[in-house]
Amino acid sequence: MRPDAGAWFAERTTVAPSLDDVDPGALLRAKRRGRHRVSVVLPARDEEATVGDLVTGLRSHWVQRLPLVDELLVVDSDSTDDTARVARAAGADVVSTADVLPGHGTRPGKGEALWKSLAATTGDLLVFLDADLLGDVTHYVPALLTPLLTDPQTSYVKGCYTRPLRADGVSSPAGGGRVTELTARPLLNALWPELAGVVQPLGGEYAGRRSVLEQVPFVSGYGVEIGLLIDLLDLTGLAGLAQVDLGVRRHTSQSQEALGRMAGQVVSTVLSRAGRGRTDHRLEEAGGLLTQFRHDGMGFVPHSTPVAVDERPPMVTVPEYRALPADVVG
Ligand SMILES: O=c1ccn([C@@H]2O[C@H](COP(=O)(O)OP(=O)(O)O)[C@@H](O)[C@H]2O)c(=O)[nH]1
Ligand SMILES: O=C(O)[C@@H](COP(=O)(O)O)O[C@H]1O[C@H](CO)[C@@H](O)[C@H](O)[C@H]1O
Repeated sequence: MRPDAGAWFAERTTVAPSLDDVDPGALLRAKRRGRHRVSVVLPARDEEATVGDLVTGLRSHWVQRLPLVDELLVVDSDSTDDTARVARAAGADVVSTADVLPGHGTRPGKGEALWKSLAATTGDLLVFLDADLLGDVTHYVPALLTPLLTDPQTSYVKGCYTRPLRADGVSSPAGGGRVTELTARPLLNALWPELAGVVQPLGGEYAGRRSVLEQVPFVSGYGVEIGLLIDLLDLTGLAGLAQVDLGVRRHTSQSQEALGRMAGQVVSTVLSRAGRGRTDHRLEEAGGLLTQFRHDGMGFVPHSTPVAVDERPPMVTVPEYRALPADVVG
C-alpha cells in the first residue's frame, strides 16, 4: 500500500464497540454539543422480508430508548412487494422515490433513492444502511456516527466488516463482496491508490455530513458508493474520510449475473471519474500494487501483491530476432 494509504488505514480505522460497550451518555452529549440532527436512511427495493425487523431494532434502540436518531426514513425504490407497508408498520417514515422532487422525474436505481433522500430528510448527519441486512446490526448506527460526532475534520465514514457469503443455498464465512474484491478494489488500487486502505469501498453502510453529501453527484445506480468515495476524496481529501470496523455483515446476496451488471455500473463510474482532469496522471501511473485485507480475529490485516503489467516488447523490435535467417524470420 502507498504510504499515504497505509497511514490512513492505520490512523483512520476504528473498531466499533459492542452494543454493551456503547456509552449512550457520551453519544448524546456529543450530539447536543454539536447541535446535530441525525437522519437514518434505508434505500429499499423489494425488501419486505428484512426491512421490518431492521426498522424495529433501529427504532427501538436509537429513537425510543435513546434519542440518538431523529429521523428513520425508508426510501421505497420502485418496490413491487410490501416494502412500504412493512416499513411503515415498523415505525419508519416512508417515501417513494418518485414522490420526492417530482419535478425532476424519477430514475431507477439505488443511487437515485439515496440522492432523493437528501431532499426528504433534515438531518445534518446522515447514516445510510442497506435494507437487506440480516442479524443484529443495531451497533452500526452509533459506530458510524461516532467519528462525525467527535472529529469535526471527518466528513464521511465507511463501515467495514467481514462478509460471509450465502449463495445458491451454500454459506461460507467469507466470499461476500464479490464486486468489491473482483472489480472495485483492483480498479481503485490502480487508479486511486490513496484509497487502497478502504476495506469495503462498496459497502452500503456509511455516514456523512449533509454539507459534503449535497456537494457531490450521486450516481443513480449501483455506482453510487464508488462514485461518492472518489468524489468525496476529491472534495475533502483523505483527511475527511474514516472507516469503522463493524464486525460482520450479512445480507441477501444477488446472483452472479446481477452482480455482473453491478460491476458494469461500477466500472463505468470509475472510468467516468478517471477521465476527469488528471486523466494522463491517473491512467499513466495506473496499477502496480493491489492491497487486499484478511481479518485475523483482532482486526483487518492488509497484504499487498504486485499486479503491475509485465510484458515483452513486440518481437519485431528485438535485434536478435531481426538478425535471424530470413527463412526463420519469415
Ligand atoms: O434500485 C435499487 C436497488 C437496490 N436498492 C437497495 O439498495 C440496497 C443494496 O442493494 P442490493 O441488496 O441489491 O445490493 P447488494 O447488497 O446485493 O450488493 C438494498 O437495500 C436494496 O433494496 C434500492 O433501493 N434501489
Ligand atoms: O460489495 C459488493 O461486492 C456488492 C456485492 O456483495 P455480495 O457479493 O453480494 O456480498 O455489494 C455492495 O455493492 C453495492 C454497489 O456499491 C452496494 O450498493 C451494496 O450496498 C453493497 O452490498
